[in-house]
Amino acid sequence: MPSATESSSPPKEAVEQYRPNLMNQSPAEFMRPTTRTRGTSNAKTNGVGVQVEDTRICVVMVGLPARGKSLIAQKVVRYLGWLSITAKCFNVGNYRRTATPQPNAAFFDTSNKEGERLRKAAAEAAVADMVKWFKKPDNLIAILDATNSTKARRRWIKERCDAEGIESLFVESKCDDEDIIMSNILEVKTTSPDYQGQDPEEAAKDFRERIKMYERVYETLDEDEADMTYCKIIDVGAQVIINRIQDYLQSRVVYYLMNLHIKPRSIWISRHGESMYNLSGQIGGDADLSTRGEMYAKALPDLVKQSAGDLPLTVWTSTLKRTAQTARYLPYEKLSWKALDELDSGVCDGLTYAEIAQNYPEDFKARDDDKYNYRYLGGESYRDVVIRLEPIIMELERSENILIVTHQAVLRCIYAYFMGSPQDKSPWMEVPLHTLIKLTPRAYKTEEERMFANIPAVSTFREKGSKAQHQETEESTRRNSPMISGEAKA
Ligand SMILES: O=P(O)(O)OC[C@H]1O[C@@](CO)(OP(=O)(O)O)[C@@H](O)[C@@H]1O
Repeated sequence: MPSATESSSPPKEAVEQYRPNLMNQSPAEFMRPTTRTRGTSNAKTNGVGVQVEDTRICVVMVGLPARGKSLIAQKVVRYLGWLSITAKCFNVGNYRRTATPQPNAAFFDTSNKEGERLRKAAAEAAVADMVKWFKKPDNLIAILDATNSTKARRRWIKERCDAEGIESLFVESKCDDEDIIMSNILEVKTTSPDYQGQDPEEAAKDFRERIKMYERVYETLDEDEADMTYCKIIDVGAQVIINRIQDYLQSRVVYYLMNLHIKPRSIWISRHGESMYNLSGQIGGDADLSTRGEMYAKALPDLVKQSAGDLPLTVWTSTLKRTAQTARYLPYEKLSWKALDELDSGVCDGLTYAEIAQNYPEDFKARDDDKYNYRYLGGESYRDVVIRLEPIIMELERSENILIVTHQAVLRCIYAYFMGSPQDKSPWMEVPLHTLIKLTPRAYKTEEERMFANIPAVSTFREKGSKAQHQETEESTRRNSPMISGEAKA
């Protein structure tokens, strides 16, 4: 990569050897694996190296209430969506709530015949909708989120799936850790629609009663169900038992599940401080921080402390100077990852957006038309960045509190993973410089909080159709622009 002072316009002949016919190229062709030269698309994958033909899987959650099932289910859906695998969660509780919005614990007593009837009806409605959803060829993985706590219920689901040619994968979260159960109860009583508007203490009491009702009939997955495909996660991953995993997509889901934990934690993300390239409007490169970027680096330890207190943190940076310089005053262990380097802009590295528009007008337009799939000549697309970030996401899931100092495009991809942002929107998300973002995964959504260092910086955001990045400072940008799927908080 060129340094901050070099001019990096490549000779025209060098460019031509990379140039595909962008106007005639279908999105599928943009989706080929991360080779840096021209190649053919692999029709057998969905563009992220995942073989998806002929496989439809129903992931059936199993577990007592407050064992993190909904959190796991939401995470699996978001992870798969991020990898361009269409997945959907069918939450049986949502079906049950249409007839019984806020039942008390007695409703879940198995000797309550009416309760039993309504709960079975809700499960049937969810499964029927799921079967209908699978009729669309692109729909590959459904998550059936419910306690599915008896062998009889699970057998019924398996038979329903078998009859439709859908594979079933049972995922049990079995956990006796009181702290984790308590923190889930706390979360449910404040966020579950079952207890909305109710006194939190009464809600917690009732929820505990409800758990007892389930405990009376609960049956863990065991050798009686040896013919079933399952993954049993005991004590948030301390032990994992897997049985009869049959194909690639199942093993991919199970590998992700094996890396998950449901302990409460947060992830902090920040772009590096303003760089010399940011000031001149050049993209890519490996420039040093500007004076204001250096001020942000100095302010970051306090900003982090205000948000994370004394929590132990590990800091991850890219291998580029601007992230290491930004992190250098942080008093935590640091790791640098090549996979966190900024999107490679290939032959456009070191140019301004206006220069790209002038020198490579076709490419400039193609990128605006489909920014997620567009791959820079000799460089990368957002889709490519997602693929190389997958090991980072896996490691992030295994870890506890992490602070990532990275780049605009990479941060957008990581943010999209946690927030489930759609692919056509995430590359256009505004991520101001000198802003720390805290993400906290919860059972029903990821919470977002933004903290501003109040150190001015240029805006590197470029709107679709425009040939230059914003002229105003980040200060005014951030006041006017919440991120696409979360409310910005000052
Ligand atoms: O995909 P777009 O919107 O061009 O954003 C990515 C660009 O952001 C920049 C800044 O303009 O990242 P960075 O934060 O690393 O400085 C460029 O280096 C990079 O090419």
